[in-house]
Amino acid sequence: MLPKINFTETEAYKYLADHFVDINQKSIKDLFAEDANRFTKFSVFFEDILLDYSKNRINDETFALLIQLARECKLGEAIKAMYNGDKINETEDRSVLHIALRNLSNTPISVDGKDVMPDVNAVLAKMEKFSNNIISGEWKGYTGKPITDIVNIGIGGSDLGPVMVTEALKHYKNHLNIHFVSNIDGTHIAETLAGLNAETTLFLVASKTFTTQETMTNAHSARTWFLEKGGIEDDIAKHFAALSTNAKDVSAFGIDTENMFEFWDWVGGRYSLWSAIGLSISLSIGFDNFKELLAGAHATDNHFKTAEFENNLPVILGLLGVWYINFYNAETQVILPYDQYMHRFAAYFQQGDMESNGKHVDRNGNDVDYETGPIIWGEPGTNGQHAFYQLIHQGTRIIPADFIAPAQSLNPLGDHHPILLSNFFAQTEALMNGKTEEEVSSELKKDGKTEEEIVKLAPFKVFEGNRPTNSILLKKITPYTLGSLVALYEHKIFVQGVIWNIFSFDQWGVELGKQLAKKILPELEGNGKVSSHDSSTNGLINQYKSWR
Ligand SMILES: O=P(O)(O)OC[C@H]1O[C@H](O)[C@H](O)[C@@H](O)[C@@H]1O
Repeated sequence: MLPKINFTETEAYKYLADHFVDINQKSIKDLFAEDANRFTKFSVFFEDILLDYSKNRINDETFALLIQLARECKLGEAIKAMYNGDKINETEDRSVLHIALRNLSNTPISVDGKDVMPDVNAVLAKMEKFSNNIISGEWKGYTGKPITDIVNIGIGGSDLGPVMVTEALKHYKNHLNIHFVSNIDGTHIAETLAGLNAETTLFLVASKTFTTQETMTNAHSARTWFLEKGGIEDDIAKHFAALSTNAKDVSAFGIDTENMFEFWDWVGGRYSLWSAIGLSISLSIGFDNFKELLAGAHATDNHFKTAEFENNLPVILGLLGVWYINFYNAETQVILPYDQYMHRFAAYFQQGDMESNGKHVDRNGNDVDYETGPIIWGEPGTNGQHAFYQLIHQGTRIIPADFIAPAQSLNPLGDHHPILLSNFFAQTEALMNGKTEEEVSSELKKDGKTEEEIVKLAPFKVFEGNRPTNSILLKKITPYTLGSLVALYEHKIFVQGVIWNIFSFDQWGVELGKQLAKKILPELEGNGKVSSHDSSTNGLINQYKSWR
């Protein structure tokens, strides 16, 4: 079981609260001026990943106190509990073992006294065989043609992970075309199917529960399309596979359980890309590359489990987040990958982080009196620079930012990559140093402005600076390094959940809307006026009925 400690009652928290008042007098720029070793001190390597966290509002004392906070909150025990297979997802009475899915060391991991590794390995072997058969063209569709297009039908964790990874690793992809359908809006599946040939299309119905309304509706529409296009019931086995924990509903849908790739209730949806849910990844980049992804994540898992907190990347990132959220009242965390392939990375961790730590009740069942999960957002650089960076530089809010970039481009074209990275480095420098009134005035003077013009313009051109950033520099985006990076962010979420004393692995907050939608759906039938809700909901439903 997880320790249940209110972090605001720890010694470290009290010291941090006092220390906050002191350190807040200084800017990050001052802290650099005070300490020539700052970069060496506040940066850490993990294999081919460098985390530079020196451009933060911290000094030695802050860092030591944050580490003390982690110790007082018994983070070490919590990590052990997860790796041991303890049922740390207490509200669902489940273990949390995405680490087992990538446990390539194959050390036994038990749930209810049973080692899960043989089952994990069996599914991986099945995925390997299946991927090889599809990619090689050995697997034939109902008219004897090889598969050319894969359509993954899933939503949330059964969509975002595979989308993010197949995009991030597009450079490594083979000839198969991979499509993703998630939205219940008929447009999504209609637009996807429009260009496809049923004879050469394989559908992966990806759903942990196999009951999710969006996915099941889309899957039924795909089935109808397939049958309309000339396939018959008996051909479904060649064109539909299921990725699920629910064998009963998979066969009720008409998918041969031979074509079912299983996973287990100890895999959270938003942590499932490493499981059978990753089949679209394995099909897109080949099983060997998928295994590399797992290997990279496994390396991070070992790092998280064994590295001292002081050198432990997920611990450091997690604690820095707590520092800003709980002491500086930062409301959001922006993730800025300077890599076009990683364009869905922030969206992926929007679910990963916000669904995990968006909770206001602690592990004792009490309302918390502190902030928990931040709002996660972001877009790839440099696009963001020309859109929303204005607010990060000169807005009223503090927005901690993670900058991520590979040192080596997968498309080394002319000067593109040095230009891209010069922007990365410049932005973190600008956010830290800002621009003083003096600097602004002398620039304006050089531009030939009059004294009067300078006085008028200067306030708008000043940058306060002192805006915190983490820089994550990777040698290169490979399946391995991406796996490591994703696992790093996953464990960061875990660290914060432990400090905040919340349950990070349930998601009750998504249920209410689903329940109400089920109640409203039958009310949308017929033209009768609806009056069972508040006046706003009634008004909207009735207007919809009159306009449709
Ligand atoms: O994989 P499924 O069971 O279809 O679930 C898909 C998604 O929907 C749920 O509502 C949860 O919010 C997500 O955590 C989950 O990933």
